[in-house]
Amino acid sequence: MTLFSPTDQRKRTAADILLYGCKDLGFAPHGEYWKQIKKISVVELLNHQRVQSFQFVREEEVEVVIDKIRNVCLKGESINLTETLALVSNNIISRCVLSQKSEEDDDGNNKKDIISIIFQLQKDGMLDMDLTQDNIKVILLDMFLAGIDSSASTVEWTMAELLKHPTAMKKLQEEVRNVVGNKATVEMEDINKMSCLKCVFKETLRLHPVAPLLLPRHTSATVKVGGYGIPSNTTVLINAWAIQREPKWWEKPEEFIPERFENNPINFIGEDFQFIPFGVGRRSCPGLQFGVASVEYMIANLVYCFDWKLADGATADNLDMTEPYGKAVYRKSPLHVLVL
Ligand code: HEM
Repeated sequence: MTLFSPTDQRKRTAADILLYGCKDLGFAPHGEYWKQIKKISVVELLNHQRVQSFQFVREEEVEVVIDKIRNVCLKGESINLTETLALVSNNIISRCVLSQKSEEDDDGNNKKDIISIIFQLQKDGMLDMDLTQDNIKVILLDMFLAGIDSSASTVEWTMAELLKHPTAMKKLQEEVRNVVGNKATVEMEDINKMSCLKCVFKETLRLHPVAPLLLPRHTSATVKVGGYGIPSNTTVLINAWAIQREPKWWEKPEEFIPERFENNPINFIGEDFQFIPFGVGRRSCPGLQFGVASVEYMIANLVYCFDWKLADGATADNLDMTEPYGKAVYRKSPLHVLVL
């Protein structure tokens, strides 16, 4: 099976218009161009070091949102958490991609945004191919399209599950507050000491993978999968949502039980096929480290700084957890909350 190659004109018209002739990672046909832009994204733009270098953006944006929530809370009003999280995620990605000045901070760390990094790599002859303006635009566009809603929606589902499961919320808050001590906000190095946070994050991704059918694949030859013959030239969708709720692999699969990941080596890096919220194989998410860093940091700060309550008459028992049908799993109803 190879990557999806949108050779059928009917399938690619919208993507052609929106994505500069299918030049982005998601729609570019498998081949040398696709390999090169995937390599640039994974190795140069979203590698571990880069993700760390953007931590100050996460810190500043999370601080702004915490202040905003605190002010609303002082007025005794409820907060539309859906909107608030979309905004903070948008600000983080936008600043990392194209609005951070190229400068060094006091520790000598380079604070370059992703667009400056691309231009620098191109100027220094570090890329195996010359990128046109359209190539650059579409690489950046992918980060907005794939990076903003995925992170915001995962934090929102996490908060909804925690509000629905007060015992899990209490356990997580105790862990986070114990690790952080008396500091004003959570620091990045605190996060690695939070095993309960990691279990809650994984359990949310298991129940609410943002891309339930992943990206489409395309067979380049006839193959047999699970006893079924799939002809060559077939578009194949992988139902990650169903796999992650399959009773053969998951006990009580419909229930939110973060403890199932305690002392459990199953991870989301694409090696455990029963748990693939970031996809699997060559097409898997290049923004995994970026997404994990942002989502864990946001959740830790939200539960550290406030005690939460559902607003507008919603309770743990009647909170609407409907997932509307679509290519991405967002909540049907916005999440309205109060902070205490
Ligand atoms: C919690 C956060 C995130 C989740 C759960 C997530 C999940 C996914 C999934 C499931 C796919 C499809 C993988 C496949 O079909 O095998 C994907 C693709 C992609 N993601 Fe993410 N993602 C997240 C955050 C991000 C971020 C922050 C960025 C960029 C800054 C990003 C950039 C991309 C891109 C460019 C693709 C297309 C890759 C390709 O076609 O080769 N993602 N993501």
